[in-house]
Amino acid sequence: MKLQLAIDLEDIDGAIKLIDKTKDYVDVFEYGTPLVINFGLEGLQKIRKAFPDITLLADLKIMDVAPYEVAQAYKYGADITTILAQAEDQSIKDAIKGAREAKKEILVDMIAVRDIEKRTKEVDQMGADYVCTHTGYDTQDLGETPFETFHKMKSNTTKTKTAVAGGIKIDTADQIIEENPDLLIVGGGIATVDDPAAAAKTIKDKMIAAGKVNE
Ligand SMILES: O=C(CO)[C@H](O)[C@H](O)COP(=O)(O)O
Repeated sequence: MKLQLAIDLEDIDGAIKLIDKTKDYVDVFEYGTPLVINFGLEGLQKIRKAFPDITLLADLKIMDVAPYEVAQAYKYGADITTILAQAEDQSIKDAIKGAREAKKEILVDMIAVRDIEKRTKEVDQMGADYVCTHTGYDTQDLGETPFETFHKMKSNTTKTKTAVAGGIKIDTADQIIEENPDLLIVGGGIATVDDPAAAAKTIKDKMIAAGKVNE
């Protein structure tokens, strides 16, 4: 299991400071969709220049024009980018092809998917690197969590690595670590607390204590 820190609410300098503080505990840094909206891929490139060796995911949430958009994400420094599971099968297949050609990775985000079992089985067969249960901010506000859907998704994958995101905090991390996702994604639970390094360390220590950290 790897720990991904979603950086959503910062500007680029703030993102760089946050990466500096937490890089001993975080495996993957997410250039979040709000950063994509505010600073584009040039912001991603600045972060890549500041940290040549970190693993960077650009959360583009691609819906169409997948060959071009994945290629741009990788060109500007991403190791992984994201496409929505709600996109056309052809778009997801194109995104996977783009990832293979660039020798990079693609994560398929299941946000807003209603039939989790059916779509997970379909995406699993397409050959993406990751499939991710995701409770978005707007439905977190309604009290929703990704825990139940993660369980359904994981039990329908045969070869795709699994990821989970959406409001995970220190006090709910144990519950999801138990389910053994390949990628545990935490945003506000690390980024918006008083001591982000301590929060990242606490969650990483829980993963280690559960014997579920791998490279
Ligand atoms: O992709 C996102 C929002 O669309 C977030 O990055 C993801 O939900 C993780 O952040 P948080 O832990 O704060 O929910």
